[in-house]
Amino acid sequence: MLDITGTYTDQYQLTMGQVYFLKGHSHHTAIFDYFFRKAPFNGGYAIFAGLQNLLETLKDLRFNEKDLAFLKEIGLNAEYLNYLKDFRFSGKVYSVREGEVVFPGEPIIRIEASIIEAQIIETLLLNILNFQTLIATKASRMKEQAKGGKLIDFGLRRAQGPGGYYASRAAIIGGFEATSNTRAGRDFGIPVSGTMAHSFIQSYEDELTAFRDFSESHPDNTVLLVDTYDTLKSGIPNAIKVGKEMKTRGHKLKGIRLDSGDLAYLARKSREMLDNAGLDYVKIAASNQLDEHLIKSLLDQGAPIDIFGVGTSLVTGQPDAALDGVYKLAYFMDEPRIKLSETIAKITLPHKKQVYRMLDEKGDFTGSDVICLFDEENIDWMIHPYDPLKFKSVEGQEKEALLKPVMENGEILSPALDLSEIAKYSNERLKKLPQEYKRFFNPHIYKVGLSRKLKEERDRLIEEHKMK
Ligand SMILES: Nc1ncnc2c1ncn2[C@@H]1O[C@H](COP(=O)(O)OP(=O)(O)OP(=O)(O)O)[C@@H](O)[C@H]1O
Ligand SMILES: O=P(O)(O)OC[C@H]1O[C@H](OP(=O)(O)OP(=O)(O)O)[C@H](O)[C@@H]1O
Ligand SMILES: O=C(O)c1cccnc1
Repeated sequence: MLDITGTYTDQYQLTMGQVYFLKGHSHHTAIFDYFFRKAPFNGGYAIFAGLQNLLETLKDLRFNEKDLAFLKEIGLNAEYLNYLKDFRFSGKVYSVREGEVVFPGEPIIRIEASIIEAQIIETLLLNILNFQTLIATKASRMKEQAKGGKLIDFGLRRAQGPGGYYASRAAIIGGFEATSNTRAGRDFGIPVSGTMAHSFIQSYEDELTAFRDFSESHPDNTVLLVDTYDTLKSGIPNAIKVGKEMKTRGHKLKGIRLDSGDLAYLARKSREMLDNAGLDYVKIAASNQLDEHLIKSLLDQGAPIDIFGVGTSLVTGQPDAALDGVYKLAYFMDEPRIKLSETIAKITLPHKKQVYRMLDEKGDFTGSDVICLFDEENIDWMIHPYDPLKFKSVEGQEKEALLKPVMENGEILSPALDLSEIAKYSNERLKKLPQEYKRFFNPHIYKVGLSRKLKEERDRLIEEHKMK
């Protein structure tokens, strides 16, 4: 895998860093927020993923000799390179929990560090979090549609290069149960799973012998691919023969996989044939360019599919390709900072902030998150970020702070959670989100608003800058 060192960044972070360093600003504390502006896939939410990888990367981030030699070659200043030689990320990170359900516009991570450190890490932070959050969200959308069906990641071969490695991790956070990606299984403790390829069957003179040999070699883990020649005339009848033979040897055929044709029709027919042969325990897996829409459609058609194998659409985040997550300066040298824009939605939120999620009496989400100053106590109103006529009272409501400290002095504060624990947390949180926000088409818009104080501060700064 690509080793993430100091040069895993955009050149401009390093050139800006040189100016901070040479002008003596580099030690001043800056606060940056990570947030995204639009929920992917026209959905109503995103699943935050990648935090653990980010923290591990920050902890070990160094400029090695190769980095320094290259940076010298591209003309960076010798004294600055000397500083980079001893570079460590020594800042604080506040974050929403990995697996959390998050919404557009709210800070998901707050970085407090010297401006030079905070600047240098921007690109890798966005690179890690935008991708894994996109894929975890895609996975979660499929999980919502699969209605208890098992989802397996088949995507490594279709991924944008090594991105597939982290996609497999993010898929688990979003609700997939296993991966065919053996390296991701090794490194992230993901259950690995798989069936067989057409080439295996083609390499034999006949399908039946291929099925037999496989079942003898993997008696507890045989899923037969039945569409190489003719699913209903050859694949399923041969699978039934092998299933019965396995039974006489005290083993159970685990499943069959459909990979072409009308998957709903073939699943129904296959189920019928397997049940009639006394093999009702054999699972039906399906694959072939599946996504959340096709999974929904197949289940709406009554297809008795137990397992969905998904590759391309999962690991490439089709059709969105990227999450638009950004990293914006909110505070520097004891002053709130703002970025103005002609597009009101692109004006940034100044100050060190906190995000509260409003809860009902059962602890479920009410559909409102409030962004406020980090030490604000009595939050009475939440106001639409761009439409001051839209506001509502949140006084006295139960609320939960989402941004918690996860790194201090560049050290990770808590031991890493197992991926399965992160996935479990994500699933529990998604259950607290009312159904209308998870709706497939035109989901209800979850409200992310500003506290009165934060809004006043933002408006004050806008005014101040306009008067300059
Ligand atoms: N019942 C169904 N309802 C909706 N979509 C389906 C159904 N069955 C299959 N599909 C989807 O339709 C697409 C299948 O396309 P197509 O028929 O071109 O390919 P194929 O079945 O792989 O054919 P081939 O035999 O050439 O391999 C896949 O994305 C598949 O998941
Ligand atoms: O369609 P996706 O969602 O991307 O899922 C992965 C696909 O990859 C495999 O096909 P491939 O033709 O590569 O190999 P095979 O011989 O194993 O079917 C598998 O059979 C799926 O159809
Ligand atoms: O195990 C499988 O069936 C598999 C793995 C990767 C891609 N397609 C299928």
